[in-house]
Amino acid sequence: MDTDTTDSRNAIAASDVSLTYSDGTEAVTDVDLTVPEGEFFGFLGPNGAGKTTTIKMLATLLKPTGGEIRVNGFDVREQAQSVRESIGYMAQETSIDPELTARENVRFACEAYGVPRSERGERIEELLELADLADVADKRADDFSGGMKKRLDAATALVHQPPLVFLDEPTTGLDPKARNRLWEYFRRINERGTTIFLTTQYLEEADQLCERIAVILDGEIVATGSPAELKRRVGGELLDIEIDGGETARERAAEVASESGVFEEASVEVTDAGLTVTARNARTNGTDLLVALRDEGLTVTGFNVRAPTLDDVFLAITGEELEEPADEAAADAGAVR
Ligand SMILES: Nc1ncnc2c1ncn2[C@@H]1O[C@H](COP(=O)(O)OP(=O)(O)OP(=O)(O)O)[C@@H](O)[C@H]1O
Repeated sequence: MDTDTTDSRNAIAASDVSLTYSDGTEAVTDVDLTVPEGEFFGFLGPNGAGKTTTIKMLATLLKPTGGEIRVNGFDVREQAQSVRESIGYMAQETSIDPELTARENVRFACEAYGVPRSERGERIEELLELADLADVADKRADDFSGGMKKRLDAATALVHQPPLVFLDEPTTGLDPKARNRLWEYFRRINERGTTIFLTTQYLEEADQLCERIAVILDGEIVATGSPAELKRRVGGELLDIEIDGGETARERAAEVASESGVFEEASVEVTDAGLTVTARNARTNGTDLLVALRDEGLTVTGFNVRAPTLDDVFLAITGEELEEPADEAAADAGAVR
């Protein structure tokens, strides 16, 4: 297998990548992505932003209509087979067989990926252990909770020990507890040296797990950086103020905040409860604003200063809030645990 040594330290190097579906939908436009080996990388965006289309191009399941992609040093068009052998891919829909036990599912994946017979036994036990499924290894996957099925699915994607694994929205629909266990599992995989490319609609997931994040919106990457860098771009801390007296009072309060001169370069937004001021000196000068509001005859019923979250980042970048999918705790009903 020929690899391009210039890309040998990048698990993914994609430039100017586009994909237009046959019906004319421009799903991905001019995407540039570089993911170094060993990184836990997050690809964040709302429904229909282009996450799955991108991951499928990286995993050779879709051919880009423009641009260049190298994965583990291999060209996705010219060396698709080598790319496939060097990656794991966990799709949104699980690929496990519910009629088989956890151990049988992993064994089946070992056979499908051509893991040498002599290595299978040890590999299967190691993966079941890693996925925290060793004590239910001989139970049918059909009886598993949504989270357990996802952990098993991820285990089957790892049987050939790929240096890079793609996880496409692995925790969508899981309750917070199941999501947490899956996060632990992904961390363990990454700590063993596996590069992870994860797509998610959950800001908190990206924040908790990823060293670096790219935000995709309408097929274009609109921001890239570590969670901390992206938060710094919001430009300071946030002061949430609750105001009594309805919309008129809230809008008047926002005017006072904008015109008061209390903050340098503040951005002021009217919220359902009052207003949010984003400013570098929000913490130190916040009380001056409270005094100015009181002098205007406005009633402040509460206030809080906080560091920006990725929600604030998303709002600042896109002008809209990221609507996260609802949890489906029911997915875990009737589970083994
Ligand atoms: N086979 C297809 N043919 C035509 N358009 C498609 C096809 N698959 C996806 N699209 C469109 O391409 C765009 C990107 O879809 P994609 O599935 O990549 O987004 P996504 O970010 O993964 O969304 P989700 O979170 O819903 O999985 C959307 O407008 C979608 O409707």
